[in-house]
Amino acid sequence: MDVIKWGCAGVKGNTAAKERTIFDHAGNAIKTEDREIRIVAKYEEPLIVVLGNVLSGEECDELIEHSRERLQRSKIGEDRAVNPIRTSSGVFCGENETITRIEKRIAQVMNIPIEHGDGLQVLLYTPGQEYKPHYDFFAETSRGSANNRISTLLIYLNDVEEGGETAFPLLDFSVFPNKGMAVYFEYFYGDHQLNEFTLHAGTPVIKGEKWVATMWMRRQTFRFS
Ligand SMILES: O=C(O)CCC(=O)C(=O)O
Ligand SMILES: [Fe+2]
Repeated sequence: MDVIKWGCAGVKGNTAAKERTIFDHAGNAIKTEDREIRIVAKYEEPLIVVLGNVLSGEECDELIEHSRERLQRSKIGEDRAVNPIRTSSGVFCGENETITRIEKRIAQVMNIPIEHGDGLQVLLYTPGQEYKPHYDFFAETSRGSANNRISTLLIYLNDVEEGGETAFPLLDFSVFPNKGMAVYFEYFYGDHQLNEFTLHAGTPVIKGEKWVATMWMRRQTFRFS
């Protein structure tokens, strides 16, 4: 089985040194097979990267149209329960030519085989809807932690009129939705405090709709496609 092994130790045996990251792209751009993606901003530890033009406008529109009719109230946790923590609607995308191409690009950006992913999920928030502060990884005591999540890519599919930022409250850092842009973050660190700093929220939308596509990656193969 394919296992991701990053985050085991500090570099060069120095415990104060930065842990290795999964996302090891150097410079200001990522050249994937079919698109050059700009690195717009970076927060170093935990690593949070804002990415420009991950998807074209047409790809964003296509994902929204593909999902609009099939949305269901979002659920959370390993039991997939409806919960007031998360009031958006969502759908896991099936496969078609566009989605396969997008997933291939996402795997290159996240530097992990797509089979480690939960699948591409599209979410819609209308005014008042939100995802309250949470972690994308499962607690050590939960069943889901046997093959825990290690990184997230959140792609904004539209410009939101007002509200809907992705906020990292422990870092006083927020990302504003911009069509085609994305925020990447990872939480596989041996230093648990770094993982805990990735607490994040989708703040309430105030005006307009907010559409996002999320990819969560696991430490080991998760989806067999
Ligand atoms: O909508 C957002 O900005 C955050 C979404 C999120 O945290 C998630 O889907 O795990
Ligand atoms: Fe999240």
